[in-house]
Amino acid sequence: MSKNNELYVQKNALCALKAGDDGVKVTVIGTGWVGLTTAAVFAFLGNDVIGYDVNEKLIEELRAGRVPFFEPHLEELTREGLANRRLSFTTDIGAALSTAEIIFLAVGTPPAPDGRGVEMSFVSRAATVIGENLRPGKLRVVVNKSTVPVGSNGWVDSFIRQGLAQQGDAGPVDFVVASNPEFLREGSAIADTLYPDRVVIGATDARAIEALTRLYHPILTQDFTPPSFLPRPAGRGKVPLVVVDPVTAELIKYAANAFLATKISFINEIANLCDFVGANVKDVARGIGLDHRIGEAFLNAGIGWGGSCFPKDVIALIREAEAYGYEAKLLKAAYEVNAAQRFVVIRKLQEVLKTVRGKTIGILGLAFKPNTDDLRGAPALDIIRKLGELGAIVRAYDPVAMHRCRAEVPDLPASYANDIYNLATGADALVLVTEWEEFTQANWADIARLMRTPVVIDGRNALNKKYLEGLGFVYRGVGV
Ligand SMILES: NC(=O)c1ccc[n+]([C@@H]2O[C@H](COP(=O)([O-])OP(=O)(O)OC[C@H]3O[C@@H](n4cnc5c(N)ncnc54)[C@H](O)[C@@H]3O)[C@@H](O)[C@H]2O)c1
Ligand SMILES: O=c1ccn([C@@H]2O[C@H](COP(=O)(O)OP(=O)(O)O[C@H]3O[C@H](CO)[C@@H](O)[C@H](O)[C@H]3O)[C@@H](O)[C@H]2O)c(=O)[nH]1
Repeated sequence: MSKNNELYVQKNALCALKAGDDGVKVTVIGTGWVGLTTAAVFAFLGNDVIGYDVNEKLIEELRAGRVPFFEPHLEELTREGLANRRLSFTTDIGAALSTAEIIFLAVGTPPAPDGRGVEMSFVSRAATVIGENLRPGKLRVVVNKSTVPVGSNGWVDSFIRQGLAQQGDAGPVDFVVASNPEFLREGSAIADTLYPDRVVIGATDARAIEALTRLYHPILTQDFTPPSFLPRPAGRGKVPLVVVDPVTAELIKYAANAFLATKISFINEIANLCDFVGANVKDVARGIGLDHRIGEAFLNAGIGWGGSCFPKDVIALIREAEAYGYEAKLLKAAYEVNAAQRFVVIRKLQEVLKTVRGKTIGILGLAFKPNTDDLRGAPALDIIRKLGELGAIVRAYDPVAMHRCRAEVPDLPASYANDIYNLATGADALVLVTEWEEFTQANWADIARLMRTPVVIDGRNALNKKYLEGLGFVYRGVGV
């Protein structure tokens, strides 16, 4: 779509489509991190939202107002939606689709088992089931929010058609597929959804663009009363709407993640260099980040990126390029730098302790970042396994992720502590892996007294080096 067309659509859509009091009838397929956040936020904004998932236990929990993963404020918002009947959950696809005007697809797209591509079976299954259950009637806009390889929009369309074909002669079903990539971060999912930097719509059909613009109207104009627990950030104005074709929207999502991941790998490379030359990477990051062309965000050096998205999405983009015979050299380098970076803390432990064999090492944090219990791609898991291989006695503590870790990674060579002080007791060294506030705000004087030797390796450069050294700690950060 040309820029002029884009502006035309935006202007008209925003003027004409202020959401009515009735709101929009929305169905969300897949109620994990993205789907549930989407459902709860659109219900909060006055729409009627049904969340559908194949996981019966999850739906049972959600119906009872319990969110079985840790995401700040999501449970509160879910309960509010249930209480005012704007939000409901079902495992019955027919019921989920019967009134829907907009159907979001928010199922997982994890790495394929061979590690070489994207596992698309959840998307294809969901799209087929939608086709099998759509009935003739008003237009349905099927919106893909899952992160998918470029071209998947047409692919989703074809699976819906396959599903429709299964119905036999059910009459004409009017639907259109659009792309609406999601940029929320775990740990701040609600805030990122209510106050996004932009909304991207990938569609060529004007009806789909209209419907989505209507739904997003309160967010685009910031015309809603913020929830009491999440005030609107100061200075937050209107949110830009980017309307593009579906292929471009799909690539925007991968490119955003790849850029951010590359930015972190870049600063980590500089941090490693800082360790050699004696410079301080925090000051370097500030010195370059103040240049508005660079920006200060995502320049925190340390053990690098993990999570459910960056690793899989960078690989997916590399593979996508390969499929076209193009070698994405920069992305490959960003990935390689990151893969090695998490083990920097082990090298530093070995420098200070000489060997880790037989030493008790306390791991501060298991989740891939603070404010989540998500362990997908978490550096802590690789670090713990490597320490185990090297003969260390590993103990770990995380404020919220231990329960999930016990269940999901039962073979992890680590025991668990009750809190940071328990973890410190008798330890030869602590390694900060996840910068939870509980760790940065802890009483480090007490911790020093509890440890066998007060050594701290700060994998996130989140602690106060001078202060800790004043307490007698041997402190090692990454490039500081
Ligand atoms: N987690 C994030 O921070 C984030 C942010 C932006 C985009 N994304 C993308 O959004 C998508 C979803 O990610 P997530 O983290 O929410 O995943 P998730 O694993 O937390 O949730 C996916 C849900 O889909 C359900 N599901 C699977 N197949 C289904 C089907 N056929 N019908 C109905 N439900 C089905 C699963 O039971 C699960 O509850 C992925 O493509 C991901 O890359 C994730
Ligand atoms: O300066 C930084 C910033 C982040 N990280 C690490 O990078 C990873 C990812 O962090 P973050 O981006 O905050 O979390 P995610 O929830 O994985 O969110 C990313 O992935 C999502 C899924 O695609 C996107 O929607 C978001 O926009 C994108 O930020 C984590 O391991 C962080 O510790 C750093 O090492 N240094």
